[in-house]
Amino acid sequence: MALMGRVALVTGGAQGIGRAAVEALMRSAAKVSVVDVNQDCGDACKSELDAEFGGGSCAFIQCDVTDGDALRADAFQKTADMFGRLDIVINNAGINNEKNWEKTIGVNLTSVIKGTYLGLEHMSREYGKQGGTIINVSSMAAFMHSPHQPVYTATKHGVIGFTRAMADASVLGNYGVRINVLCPAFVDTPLLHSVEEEDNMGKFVKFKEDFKRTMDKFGVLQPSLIADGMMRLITDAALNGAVMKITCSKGIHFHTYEPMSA
Ligand SMILES: NC(=O)c1ccc[n+]([C@@H]2O[C@H](COP(=O)([O-])OP(=O)(O)OC[C@H]3O[C@@H](n4cnc5c(N)ncnc54)[C@H](O)[C@@H]3O)[C@@H](O)[C@H]2O)c1
Ligand SMILES: CCCCC[C@H](O)CC\C=C/C=C/C=C/[C@@H](O)[C@@H](O)CCCC(=O)O
Repeated sequence: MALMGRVALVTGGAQGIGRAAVEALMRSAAKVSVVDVNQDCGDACKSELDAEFGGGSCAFIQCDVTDGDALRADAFQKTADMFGRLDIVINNAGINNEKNWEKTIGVNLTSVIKGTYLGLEHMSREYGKQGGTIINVSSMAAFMHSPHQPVYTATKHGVIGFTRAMADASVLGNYGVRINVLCPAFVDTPLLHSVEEEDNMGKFVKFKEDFKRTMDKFGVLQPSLIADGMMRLITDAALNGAVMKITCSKGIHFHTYEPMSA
């Protein structure tokens, strides 16, 4: 489905999974705002995308998603001002840092919550807007309870709980915004190499061989497959509150929950 005239904002869009999502969106003719803390990587990403797709279809906005004021004014408001609307938000920026675990909560969970609320301000009918869709990026770590990354795992559980609750709120409140969550297994991106580093893993770095054995067991996905999953969440109007998993063994599939009994 072509997304001609639609506008997307992707946090952590300069490399890895976010970058693959940006490219998939641009191939579908969407305009994209790449929001990332890394200035050099963002500048390089913008030059490459302009060369491939022509200028004017993407913008790079340098922004740390943990800075709430910058996220509101520099990322969301500037995107809406620049492109005239906002239809798709992908809260993807994430880090793996068990040493500075409070930062991990800030980037992986608090910023996803802020990004969702800002997305609603720009897209929800409750603010007089036209509707849209939000994807929050979690991880299979939320299902596998990775012993190498307890706080990372906790944030990814949180992203699923928050997203499912907000998806229900969107229905109850008639927001006109579909809100879904994506849980990839291991993906070949720079983040994956951070498991070698004490600076990232803290005391859990001593488990790095066990982490690598788990990776070998489950395999490593390519970012383009994760972007395919995101495009499905964006284009399938039936999906709200869905928990999409992407693994080597099962590909793109959905988690199912038992219905609540009284
Ligand atoms: N790579 C994996 O195996 C894997 C698996 C499951 C889920 N994920 C999740 O996917 C998402 C993307 O991960 P990735 O593997 O592409 O990582 P990555 O490190 O390759 O890319 C992350 C991007 O986010 C940016 N970023 C980091 N902190 C930021 C901040 N404070 N503000 C703005 N931008 C910031 C980085 O500069 C980078 O460009 C993360 O939420 C991650 O937890 C990754
Ligand atoms: C350094 C940080 C990199 C991030 C790491 C990921 O976020 C963590 C991914 C963790 C576990 C992945 C497990 C994958 C398992 C599957 O291949 C599969 O066998 C599980 C099947 C369960 C299901 O799909 O229902």
